[in-house]
Amino acid sequence: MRDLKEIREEINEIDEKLIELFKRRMECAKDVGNYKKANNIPILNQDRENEILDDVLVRGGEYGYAAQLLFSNIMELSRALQHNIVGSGKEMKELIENSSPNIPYNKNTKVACQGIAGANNHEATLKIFPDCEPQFCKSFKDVFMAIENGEADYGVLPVENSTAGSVSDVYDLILKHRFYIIKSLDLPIHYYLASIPQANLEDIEEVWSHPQALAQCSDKITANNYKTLQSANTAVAARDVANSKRINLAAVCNGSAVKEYGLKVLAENYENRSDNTTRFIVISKKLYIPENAEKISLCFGLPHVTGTLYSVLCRFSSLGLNLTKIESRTMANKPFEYLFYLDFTGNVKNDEVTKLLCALSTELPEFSFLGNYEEDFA
Ligand SMILES: C=C(O[C@@H]1C=C(C(=O)O)C=C[C@H]1O)C(=O)O
Repeated sequence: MRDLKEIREEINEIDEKLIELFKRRMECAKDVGNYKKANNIPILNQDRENEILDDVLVRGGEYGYAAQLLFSNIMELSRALQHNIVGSGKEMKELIENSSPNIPYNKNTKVACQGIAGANNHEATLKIFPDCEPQFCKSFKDVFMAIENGEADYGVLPVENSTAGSVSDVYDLILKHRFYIIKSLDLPIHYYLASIPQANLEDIEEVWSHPQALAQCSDKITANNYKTLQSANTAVAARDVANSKRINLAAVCNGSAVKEYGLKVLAENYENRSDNTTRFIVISKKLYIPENAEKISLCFGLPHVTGTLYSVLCRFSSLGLNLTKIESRTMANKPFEYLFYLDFTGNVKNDEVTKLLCALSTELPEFSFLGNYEEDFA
């Protein structure tokens, strides 16, 4: 067996050559970039890349697939360099440069949220925009429509719960409308089991609430064998239980709904997990990027090329930006074709990040930059 020190010396020698060859290849890519700029030729040439990858697979022998992975990354970097030279994604750059850092707000600002008084959405809205009179909408879709029609300046929406997971309907609407996300808030959510004042815990047979709340409280609901019924939201459940006058009925709702609809608390902290938290976002037609923005959201479709998602993720991680969320949703009318929604840590004030977004905006189908915003914790 060879001595470790000796093997490492050989590796060092090889690496020295590899880095020189890599630099030479990047210089060629630079020349190609200048040629493409002068002749107005697109950066990506998929046929040429496929040819190289096919060749590498064969030549790589037992390391063929590993060699393909290496080369697809090298070509990704080569294209990134060329995008820089050509100045791709001008619109993206202008969009970011023209965004304002301050989110305008006073008590007449129109903020839309789904539900009725006392719903979690209402609570989140008041935390983000204190003193506002929310415009209550029937559905999440109506919140998006209110922004679309200019009836509201901002919309507050739940996107994810720590126990029950993503609110998929909201992600579908984000991908459809592509408004900007300008803020997020993580709100701890605690639930009560609440009934009309005449009822007692032993009387309860049936529980009403929003499906997300029923999922977040599923442990106790299942243990008690309660029948469940889905409501439009937790506050609607509270209101309907109050109006029903039935003593065998309870709602799973928050403290504001208990007060709002004069219910009696039968049990507190009804959620499965004491750290139950829901993440809300604020959407807007106009882009605002606060100075201390720390989260970047974007979405795109994937071209039918092996490894694209992987190479996109690599590009972010090479800048030290971490992926914190990924959602894939099927495209409308295109079964088994997906749109991806992603969150990364980072701020577009970093020039390299803007360059990356500019490059991706020209390379990926259906690409949208959805925002760069602060994450608040209540
Ligand atoms: C360098 C070029 O641009 C891109 C990058 C490639 C590479 O790094 O080998 C190949 C094809 C193009 O997608 C080129 O067109 O040759």
